[in-house]
Amino acid sequence: MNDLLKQIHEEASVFLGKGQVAQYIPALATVDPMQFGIAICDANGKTYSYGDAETPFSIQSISKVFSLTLAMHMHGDEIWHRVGREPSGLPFNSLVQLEHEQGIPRNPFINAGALVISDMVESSFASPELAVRDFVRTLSGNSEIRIDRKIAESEYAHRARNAAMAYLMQSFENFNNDVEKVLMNYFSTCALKMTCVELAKSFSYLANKGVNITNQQRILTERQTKQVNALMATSGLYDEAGRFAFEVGLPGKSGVGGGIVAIVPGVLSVCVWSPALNATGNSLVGVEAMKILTNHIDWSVY
Ligand SMILES: NC(=O)CC[C@H](N)C(=O)O
Repeated sequence: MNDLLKQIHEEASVFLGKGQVAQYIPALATVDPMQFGIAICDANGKTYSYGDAETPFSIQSISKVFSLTLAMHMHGDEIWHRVGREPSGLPFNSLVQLEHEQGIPRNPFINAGALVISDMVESSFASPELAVRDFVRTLSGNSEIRIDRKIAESEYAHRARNAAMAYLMQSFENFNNDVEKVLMNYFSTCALKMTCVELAKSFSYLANKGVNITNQQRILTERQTKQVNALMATSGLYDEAGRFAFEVGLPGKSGVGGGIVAIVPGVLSVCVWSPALNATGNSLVGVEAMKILTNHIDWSVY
């Protein structure tokens, strides 16, 4: 496995220097784009890694999977009255569908959907951002994981688009809590900093029928696990989800910090990170590395 990761790293490194680090969050715009790490957590909980796999980075939208998991715990199938399960085919921060569809976002992974999920998490916990932080601490086994306040505040200061979505949903009565409070908590969970190794470990429950491989804790039921993986496969990479399914063939979730996590059910969870993004806001090197990985080994859910 170590040789395989080294080979993938070498092959995908030719794409380093292409793409652009996220500019719309000023605190992310200064990250060194040449970093690149990869980590795998296998079915026995053993981890393998190569490159910058122990460098913490801003997980951004990867956090939407953790928030969704917590909301599924607390609210069960009720969630699906307030958010859909269809791919949007549009950029993650698009507003256009939201008015047409009466304030019901297409899925939990576009920003509007994640904001509704954050609103649900807000209703369930006294300190929602700490609930998500503590959840990833348990999942990864690292009690030092923290929120980068500078990044969260930088995003809050530039919140106009996300605020517009949240207020629009409030106007359709699909928002229960104070919008500004939910926005701050949403940005704080996006600003969690984790490494590739920690993310590969944290996602092991999605590769293991809902049970965290490291501590054998049940996180989701088998049915819910299947549902989260299906949503990741159809919507995890926004308007690149179709191409990712076609070329990689795994459920995946990306973030504008440059991380991508993917699941091979029953086999492993993998995380790649390289900060420069392609035009759809997904890690350019990360997508290439996932393609190389699945070309080397015939892993696909299709
Ligand atoms: N795709 C992403 O990672 C987007 C998350 C980012 N926090 C935002 O709301 O814009």
